[in-house]
Amino acid sequence: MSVQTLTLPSPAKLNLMLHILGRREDGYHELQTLFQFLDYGDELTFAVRDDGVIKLHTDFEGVPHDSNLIVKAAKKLQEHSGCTLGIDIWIDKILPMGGGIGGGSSNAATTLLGLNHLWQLGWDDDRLAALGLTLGADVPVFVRGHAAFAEGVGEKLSPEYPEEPWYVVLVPQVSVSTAEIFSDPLLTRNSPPIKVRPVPKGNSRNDCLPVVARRYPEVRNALNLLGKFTEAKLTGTGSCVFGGFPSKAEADKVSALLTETLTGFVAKGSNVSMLHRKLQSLL
Ligand SMILES: C[C@](O)(CO)[C@H](O)COP(=O)(O)OP(=O)(O)OC[C@H]1O[C@@H](n2ccc(N)nc2=O)[C@H](O)[C@@H]1O
Ligand SMILES: Nc1ncnc2c1ncn2[C@@H]1O[C@H](COP(=O)(O)OP(=O)(O)OP(=O)(O)O)[C@@H](O)[C@H]1O
Repeated sequence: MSVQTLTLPSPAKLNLMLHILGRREDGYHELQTLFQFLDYGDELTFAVRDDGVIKLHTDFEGVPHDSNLIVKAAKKLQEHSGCTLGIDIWIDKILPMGGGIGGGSSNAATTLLGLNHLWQLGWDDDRLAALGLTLGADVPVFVRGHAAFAEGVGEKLSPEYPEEPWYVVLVPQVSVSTAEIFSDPLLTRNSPPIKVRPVPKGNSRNDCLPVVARRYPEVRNALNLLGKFTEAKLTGTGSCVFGGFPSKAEADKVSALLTETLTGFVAKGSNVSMLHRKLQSLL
């Protein structure tokens, strides 16, 4: 008998560095970025239905059902595969939206991989990643599930093996619009391309940081506070700010001090996504 229900993790990501090399004719930006996953994220539960209906049962504030990336991913996969089955979906959402830790993209990728499994489509990662890219620039890395150096608009991926520290992640209570940051005239768009791998030390900056810090005092504050303990960085276009520590004990200590006034969490960096570890265990 085939499996009819499945619960899968949907991890967050960090951009350990992010350089903007230029702007394309279509307005999208050429980037170089290093992605790593966190062992921290949402959890999605799927149950197959035989009437072809796709239904997300969890409400999202401010996101209509059909605009949710989970529903969009499921519909696209159904359409492109010609599958006649449907799906009921529930999510335990803990990742902040607009935090630069990729929650929406990760949810879309977990949906693609979960449904590929439950609907027994047999699609390979290349095909799922290509479909994922039509949903968002960050979806492919979540589909592939390995820490990666990304180029292009984020879709050209090569596996990387950065250290896996414990991170303190601060979540300033502001939602940063990615489109807004990328259209800021003050954004630096001329970083020289890095041509050697792994990324040489001294390249950990995020070119979005000056623009985000200028616009959002809450992000500035988080960077200043975490910066007293370690190098404090911005992930994606923010708002989340993070810093690495060699042990959980040290990360917990700093987190306890900072989360008296700020929201945040501690999580381990991981080069293999917890989604893929779970899927492996099912085989
Ligand atoms: C900055 C990153 O977070 C790095 O991980 C991502 O590249 C952003 O990925 P995302 O949130 O999935 O972004 P998308 O939904 O594809 O794009 C949102 C908006 O950001 C701008 N955008 C995004 C990616 C990119 N390489 N150049 C851009 O200029 C575009 O205006 C786009 O309309
Ligand atoms: N399942 C979903 N989870 C989160 N956001 C979603 C989802 N579906 C649609 N969205 C929309 O996408 C927007 C961006 O959400 P997301 O959590 O991916 O941002 P982010 O963490 O800044 O991502 P990124 O790092 O990829 O820019 C949200 O503000 C919301 O309107």
